[in-house]
Amino acid sequence: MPSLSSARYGKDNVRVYKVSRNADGTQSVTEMTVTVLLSGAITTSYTEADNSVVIPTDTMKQTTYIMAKQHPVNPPELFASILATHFVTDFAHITKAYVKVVQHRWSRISIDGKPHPHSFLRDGAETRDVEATATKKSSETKIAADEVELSIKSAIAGLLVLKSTGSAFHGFVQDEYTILKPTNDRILSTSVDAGWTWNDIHGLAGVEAAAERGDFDKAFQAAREITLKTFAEDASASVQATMYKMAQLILEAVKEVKAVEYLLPNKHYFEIDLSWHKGLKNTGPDAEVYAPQSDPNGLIHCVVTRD
Ligand SMILES: O=c1[nH]c(=O)c2[nH]c(=O)[nH]c2[nH]1
Repeated sequence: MPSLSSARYGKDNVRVYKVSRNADGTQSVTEMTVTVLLSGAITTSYTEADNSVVIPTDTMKQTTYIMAKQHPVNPPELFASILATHFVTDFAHITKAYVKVVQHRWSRISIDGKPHPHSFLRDGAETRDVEATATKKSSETKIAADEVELSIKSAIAGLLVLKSTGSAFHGFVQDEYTILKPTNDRILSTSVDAGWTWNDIHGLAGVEAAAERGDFDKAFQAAREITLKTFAEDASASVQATMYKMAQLILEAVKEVKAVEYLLPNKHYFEIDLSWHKGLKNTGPDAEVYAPQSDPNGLIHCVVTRD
């Protein structure tokens, strides 16, 4: 007999924009894309066509809009926790709610050196991401918001960086399939995905307190600054070695997180031999014109945790 071994469902790509009209006449904006996935006592909706346990995914979208209207959307860790907690507290049969918030950049435009009160630009594809999972221990019960276990992961995604020197790669395994030449000087480029997992938080009140202290925003700034500074300043021996340094520094700087994860594509730039044209020198120390590669790319991953 086959059986349903895992099931969750929800709404993906819910796009939400919220403006806040500040007392000083300026406006601030937040744009995000939200995912909601629910699990719990929903098996019969799959196995017996029983829709009595199905909260429509349309309702999840409407709930997202209403929560965005009634609650702060910043920091995204708080909004994701509010939304996830709602689903496990309002519905007895929902035991786990996963909410992902992807916050898109809208940076204030400066005109003649002055920040404009209500105009913004998309200065990069980088996003600030949060995944919040709200869990209650037993199913089929209604519980209060302060009984919900919240696990939160924050991240920077799609931060595209390049350094034109200061990166080497040598000493690697050589076998009969190896053509790659060791190098002391190469281009290093990657699109940074960096995530940090917070210590588990018991109840929404804990998330609210952390938000109030500015913990989430401070961690994001620290992770971004550490990533950029280490990328720029490290005499890189490899993507692996550089990303490990970044992760260690974030763990040192942000005491409330228990793990840091990096996923870095190695975006290759190939030298081009142009000697066929009048003996032009364009390799090794003479390399100036390169061919950026869109694929394939290296893909390097690590998770670093505290002892
Ligand atoms: O930093 C690197 N790590 C690798 O594992 C690797 N493999 C490769 O071909 N180039 C690189 N660069």
